[in-house]
Amino acid sequence: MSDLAIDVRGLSKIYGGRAVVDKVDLQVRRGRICGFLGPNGSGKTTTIRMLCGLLTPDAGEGQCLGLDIQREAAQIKRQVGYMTQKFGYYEDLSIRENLDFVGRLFELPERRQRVDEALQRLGLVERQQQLAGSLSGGWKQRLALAACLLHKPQLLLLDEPTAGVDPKARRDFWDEIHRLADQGITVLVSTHYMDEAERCHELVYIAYGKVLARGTEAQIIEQAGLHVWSIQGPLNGQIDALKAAPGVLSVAAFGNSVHVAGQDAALLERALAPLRPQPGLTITATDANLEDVFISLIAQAPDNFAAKATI
Ligand SMILES: Nc1ncnc2c1ncn2[C@@H]1O[C@H](COP(=O)(O)OP(=O)(O)OP(=O)(O)O)[C@@H](O)[C@H]1O
Repeated sequence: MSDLAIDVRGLSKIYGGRAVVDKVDLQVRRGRICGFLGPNGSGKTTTIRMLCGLLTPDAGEGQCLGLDIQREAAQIKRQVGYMTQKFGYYEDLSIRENLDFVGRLFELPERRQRVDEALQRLGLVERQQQLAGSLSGGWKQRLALAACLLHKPQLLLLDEPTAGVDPKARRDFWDEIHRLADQGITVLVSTHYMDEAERCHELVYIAYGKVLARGTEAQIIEQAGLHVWSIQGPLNGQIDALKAAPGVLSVAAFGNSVHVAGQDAALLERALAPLRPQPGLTITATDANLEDVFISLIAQAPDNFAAKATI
């Protein structure tokens, strides 16, 4: 059996003549947590839906859990756990009834026992009779995770599972994800949160349908080759000029400071030169973080909106 839970090459999907997923290669080893990042509309959901057998790729080949993504989509669907971006359970059924319904869909043996285990695992026992529609975001998310674990999948595909969930619930969720990975379950999880990206073993960054970076957090930061300056003090009205300056790839506020990043040290210096003599400003070199890198990558990526697909 392959060491890779996900192993696909050249995965593509075309809508309206435009490649919204464009020759994506993705490999994730079993038991790893891979963060899937990228701006809105970059193709994360479409990729995930092709991986779990819900959408047929227009091009590409490979396997999920050793099953062929083109020919064995039906088996893949039964073996992966897919958590959709939008809450997809019946609001007028209780937590237990929803889980029981999912158990029936999967034709699970010992359904009652599986539901009991899932309730226990996700801390839902006390709320099992509560209607799903009356749950807060964090509890809905737990129900959704419990439901996609019910059939004991070896691969979890989680699409922005923590969107709109409070920090404590997000932390609990990530603790659970790590417990699952420790048991050998592979997780591909899309997120817009940088703190969640830092909790992943490896990351893939996609924009306009193309993978722009992959690796561990440290590798991605190193590959980007960014120089970053941190500016503290009043920058009244000068942010736009900085953003427009040649060589500046990213300008982003972090607490009381503003990070200015670029790959060309000389051009960056030229952009910062007018600020250096200004009183009240402190400008210091700093290390790049993931957000600096991602904003810089998107600044350099060509928009595919007008482009017609060439597959
Ligand atoms: N069924 C469809 N028909 C036409 N275009 C689609 C369809 N589904 C997705 N798209 C387009 O494909 C692109 C990628 O969408 P997708 O939902 O995969 O992005 P995403 O990275 O998941 O975005 P977000 O972070 O906002 O969830 C978008 O431009 C979207 O409008």
